[in-house]
Amino acid sequence: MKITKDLYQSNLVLLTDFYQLTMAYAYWKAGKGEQEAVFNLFFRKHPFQGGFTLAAGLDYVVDFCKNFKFEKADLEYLEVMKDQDGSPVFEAAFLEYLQQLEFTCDIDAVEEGTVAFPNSPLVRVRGPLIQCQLLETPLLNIINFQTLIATKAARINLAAQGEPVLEFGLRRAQGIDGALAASRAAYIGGCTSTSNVMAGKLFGIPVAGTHAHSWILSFETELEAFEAYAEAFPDQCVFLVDTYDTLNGVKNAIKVGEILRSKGKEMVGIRIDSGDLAYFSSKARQMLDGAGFPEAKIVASNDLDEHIIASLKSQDADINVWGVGTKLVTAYDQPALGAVYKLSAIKNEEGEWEPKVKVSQQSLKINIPGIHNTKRYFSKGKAVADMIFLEDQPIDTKGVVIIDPVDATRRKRLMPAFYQEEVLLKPIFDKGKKVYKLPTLTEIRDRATSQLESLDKTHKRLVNPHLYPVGLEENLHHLRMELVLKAKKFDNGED
Ligand SMILES: Nc1ncnc2c1ncn2[C@@H]1O[C@H](COP(=O)(O)OP(=O)(O)OP(=O)(O)O)[C@@H](O)[C@H]1O
Ligand SMILES: O=P(O)(O)OC[C@H]1O[C@H](OP(=O)(O)OP(=O)(O)O)[C@H](O)[C@@H]1O
Ligand SMILES: O=C(O)c1cccnc1
Ligand SMILES: [Mg+2]
Repeated sequence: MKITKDLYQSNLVLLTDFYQLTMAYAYWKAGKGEQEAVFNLFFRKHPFQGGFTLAAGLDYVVDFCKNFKFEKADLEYLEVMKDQDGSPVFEAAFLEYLQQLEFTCDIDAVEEGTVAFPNSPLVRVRGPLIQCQLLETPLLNIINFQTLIATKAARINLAAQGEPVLEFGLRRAQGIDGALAASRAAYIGGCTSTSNVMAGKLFGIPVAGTHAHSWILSFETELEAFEAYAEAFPDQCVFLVDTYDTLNGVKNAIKVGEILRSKGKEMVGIRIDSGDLAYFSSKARQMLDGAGFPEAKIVASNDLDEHIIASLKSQDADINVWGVGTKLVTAYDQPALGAVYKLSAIKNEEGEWEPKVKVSQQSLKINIPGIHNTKRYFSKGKAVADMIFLEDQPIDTKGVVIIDPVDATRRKRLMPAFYQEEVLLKPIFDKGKKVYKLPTLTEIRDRATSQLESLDKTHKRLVNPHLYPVGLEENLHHLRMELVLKAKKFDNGED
């Protein structure tokens, strides 16, 4: 088995929950397999109690869909699946149907590196029910994780205020793909490099690093260890100074820095990986400056996250480069995004689209019906509000009212003529054919940077951010209310 990105470029059609396959079978039996439906993938709440989310993972989704095909080995596995009384789960004619199944959906999606908000679709799938259903689990798996990590990385990079953040997470990540996908998403979110060499090879992310305590411990003295490292890497020396006594380690780094200088080389800097990082970085800075090494960088690491980085900044820590592992790649304080995938419309026998809502006790959980999209309004390059609208309804360009999907008393009037606008869902597949040119990872990362710049800083605060306005266009709000009331009446037996 290949454990690389090749994995996504090969056939992963069975990477789904069993119930998607049993539903597919039951749709087929009921003659509903080809009935057209629309599903939306969206999240309900920003992760990390933040005020924004950074979309990521679409590249993997495209690979997945391009390779959506039941092959012989997949069908052989399904063929021998037995239920509790020993009879086959799937009848042969259904497996034949799967064998000839071609991917024919329309997919529209928010581009990677786009700032996203709750309830707006990140991905919209339109196509035969069976195909839409089979895509639910893999799409959620891919988008949930990469979006979560890209968002975490963006928060960490915001806290670092433009200073380089090196991603060091491989050893603590959730398995092999957890590490690879996290390195990719972390780079989208603004990290400068990864320590994960395979992520470098697969995705073209710059690879960087320093050295470990083991290097120091393998020598008699720290000084010898630094000297030997400088021999091997005269142009790339970042000395880890905290193995024995941090400030003495800085003295040794300076000694080797002087040796290097006598050979026409410059040490890059030092790394501190324990203790009070504010105290030691300031002391180290004074020592390095005093010894004539004002350009030497101070790298800090040790269980860092956006909150500790912000705290160190507020303490005027003299840190120039941030090494962040565990808390970034595991999204330590919130291990899942919780995005969902819900049916919002289905075509009836007359060929008309019927919008659908799933009614919930919590208004937060009532989905948005119909075939909808999101428009972002900008003023002087700053995003001012998002409007979720029905694609087949005209929008009054003179003035629109957007209504909060959770609290209908929260409304905002907008005059579209005063703003620039961008429709967020972009066509990715048209009836199974890819119509989207995939951007490079660097382009995605640049998009993330400019998207974050378009967002007011009040929405980017790490704690208690200001809520960015996202509302339903009036027609969509009324449709939703109507459907909810109808469904509730029916439930109450008052039909
Ligand atoms: N000045 C500071 N302000 C806020 N947090 C800090 C500061 N200095 C270090 N930290 C953080 O405090 C935590 C310290 O972790 P811990 O208690 O394990 O100490 P340590 O220095 O790693 O100990 P050890 O020497 O055993 O490795 C880390 O998450 C580190 O990033
Ligand atoms: O702290 P993180 O954000 O995960 O960053 C990666 C950590 O991995 C390395 O050492 P490791 O933690 O393996 O050992 P150590 O703590 O004993 O140095 C490195 O020195 C960092 O401390
Ligand atoms: O290169 C480093 O300094 C590094 C790499 C992985 C984990 N911790 C540190
Ligand atoms: Mg550690």
